[in-house]
Amino acid sequence: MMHTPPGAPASDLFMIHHTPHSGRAVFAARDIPADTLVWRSNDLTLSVLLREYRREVCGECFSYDYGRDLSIRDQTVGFAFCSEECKNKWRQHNGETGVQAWTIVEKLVKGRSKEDSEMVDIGLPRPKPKEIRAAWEGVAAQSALIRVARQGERDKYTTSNGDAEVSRGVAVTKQHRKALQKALLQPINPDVMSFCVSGILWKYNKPEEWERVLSLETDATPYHNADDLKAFTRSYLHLLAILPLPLLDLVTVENLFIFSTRDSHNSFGIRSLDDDGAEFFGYGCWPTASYFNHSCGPNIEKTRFGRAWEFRAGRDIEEGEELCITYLSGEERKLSRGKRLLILRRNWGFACGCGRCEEA
Ligand SMILES: C[S@@+](CC[C@H](N)C(=O)[O-])C[C@H]1O[C@@H](n2cnc3c(N)ncnc32)[C@H](O)[C@@H]1O
Repeated sequence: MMHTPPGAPASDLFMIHHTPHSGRAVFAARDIPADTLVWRSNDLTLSVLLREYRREVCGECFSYDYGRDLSIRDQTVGFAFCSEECKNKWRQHNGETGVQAWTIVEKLVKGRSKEDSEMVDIGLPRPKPKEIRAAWEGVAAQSALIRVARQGERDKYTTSNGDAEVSRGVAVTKQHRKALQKALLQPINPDVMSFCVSGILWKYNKPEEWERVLSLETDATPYHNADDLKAFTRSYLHLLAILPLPLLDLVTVENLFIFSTRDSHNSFGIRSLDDDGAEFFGYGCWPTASYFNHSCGPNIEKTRFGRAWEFRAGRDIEEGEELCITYLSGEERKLSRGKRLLILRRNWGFACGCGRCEEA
């Protein structure tokens, strides 16, 4: 039996083992009758609610009313809510510093053209580790200058010639301020920026839970294409330039990269509930939900209830059987084996060896 990783789900109904070809997996520890609630994940960490859905989907519980605008809008943070209760819960989750962070980000994003947020994904190649390293190294010098400019805000005074400020022994000059201004002029991808903000705030608000995300399967090439990678390096500089000072130490290349490497093969889509998931609102990472492997003929049905996922036995399951969900959307499940394999390879990076694929 393997040592249970931090954040892995634990229950009398199942155990987690290593498998030869599909990493860790969940296995029934006893017979499980159909419809049994096997697990509930209520541990959302990183998440993105796409900007185009921000007026229609509740920022807290993700409820949606067929495209109608929600009644409670909080313009300063750029989210809408289905009730005062959700609005208050959202503020509680994010904390005072979090609310400040979303307010500053919203102010920056609001003034930009829609064009800035568009990203075309037409199957361009994923950047390799060497290209990823080079991209992050390419912004290292500018980020160091911005950091000094921001440090100057902590404890600044103007020198006698009125040109430089000194903080903690570091001189803040025009060069530092220019680097910061230059970053702010760069195009913004609001969804990538939101993803990074959600990760930074989650780490800030719940440092004790960091291990849960670190323990997830990792993807060394998490960026969809070169534009996606660029959106991340730019967001890094933007966030360094604007986020509240208490968050700055968390705005690091290492943290941003870890968010992407763990999001990549673990996040779940946040979709509409009443129409077979036709609308894609965004995505999020629930660590305890990320231990279920995929099957094209799953024995576990997953359903979202607000911010939580429930996992129920879709049929009678025997002790020792692997508990699998499907990573495919409603329409994708009906596709041929070849097309399913292609989607799973492209989006999840694995060659599916599930029973349904093997039998075909
Ligand atoms: C959400 S994680 C599932 C848990 C994962 N096995 C682990 O060790 O953390 C998704 C990853 O599990 C592996 N996986 C899931 N289902 C699989 C399958 N049917 N065939 C092969 N690999 C699979 C892939 O590496 C995939 O990227």
